[in-house]
Amino acid sequence: MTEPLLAVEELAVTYRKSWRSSSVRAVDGVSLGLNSGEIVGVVGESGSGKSTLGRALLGLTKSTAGSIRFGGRDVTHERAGSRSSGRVLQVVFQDPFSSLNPARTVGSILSEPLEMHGGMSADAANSKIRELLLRVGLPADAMHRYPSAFSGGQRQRIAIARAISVDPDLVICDEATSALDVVTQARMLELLGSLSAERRMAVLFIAHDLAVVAAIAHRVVVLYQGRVMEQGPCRAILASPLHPYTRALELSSPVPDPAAQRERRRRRVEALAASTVEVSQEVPEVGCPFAPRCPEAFSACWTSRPKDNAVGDRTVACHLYDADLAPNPENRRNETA
Ligand SMILES: Nc1ncnc2c1ncn2[C@@H]1O[C@H](COP(=O)(O)OP(=O)(O)OP(=O)(O)O)[C@@H](O)[C@H]1O
Repeated sequence: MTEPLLAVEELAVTYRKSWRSSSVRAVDGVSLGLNSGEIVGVVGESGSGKSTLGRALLGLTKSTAGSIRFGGRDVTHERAGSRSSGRVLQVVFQDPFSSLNPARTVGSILSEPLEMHGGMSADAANSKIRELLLRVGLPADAMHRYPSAFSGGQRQRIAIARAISVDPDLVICDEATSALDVVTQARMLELLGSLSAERRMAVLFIAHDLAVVAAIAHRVVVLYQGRVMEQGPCRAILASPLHPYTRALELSSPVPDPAAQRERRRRRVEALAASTVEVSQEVPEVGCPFAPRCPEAFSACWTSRPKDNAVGDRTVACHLYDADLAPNPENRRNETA
């Protein structure tokens, strides 16, 4: 079997604010793989570790354990900009207002990576910039204007043009569409999807809304407190989320119909009802981090860390799917059949 383009094994990132404060395990044993041309979504609530994971993959944040292999090479301890892998990694951040230098024209912003990576002549760079602008849906004369002349959606198109200018193998999009209105967001997802398909470019798409991720990703990784709760094909997870946390997350995506939205809110409250198990500690050190909010938690959830249980073509880190621990494994098997 060939190695995936990106192979992440048991990655951990721990932050320590000062020597006196306790540490935060922002990423806690995350494993995932990404093939060329594949779009993988990373989804989770605020604080679940999505951005830290993205930053660690980019070499902007130091990992404390585990490994990152990119293009067949171990890049775990290499910083951004000094990666020895011959493969190209680019990023699109959430805020197109701060990620584009306001003092430079769009042409100058786009020519920088071309000069750094490609060593192009000015003429060749100019025609490549025109081509890139047209590809992302902007007029060629946009190159003479400054970022302030564009709307949020147009600026994000410029950021995407900058990312794809060097023909990356992988683009990490960190909440790249979250600041945009629904219609602009949908257009941006469509653009990213078609760019990925035509260039065999892999995309790691980080977002907090499962429905947004589902609109673009082939597979999805659900994070909670730095751990992978569920991972598998996007369509299957959206149609029948198995982990109690994924179910609650699915109910957080807004729907247009107010009555349906009210009903989803009610079901979400139920899905996040506190555990009925009597416990002394708040967040279990050794058990499942979701146990305190999980209405289905049982004693094992507080005492042992769930393993990645294979359920069809996905994995679910929940004792309810562990044949040796679940109170009613037969019921679960019927539920997932
Ligand atoms: N530089 C830092 N120093 C200390 N703790 C940090 C730092 N950056 C993030 N954290 C903590 O790490 C955890 C994960 O944060 P992270 O920003 O990766 O989550 P996220 O899922 O991207 O959240 P959001 O969607 O709000 O951006 C949080 O508890 C956060 O408070």
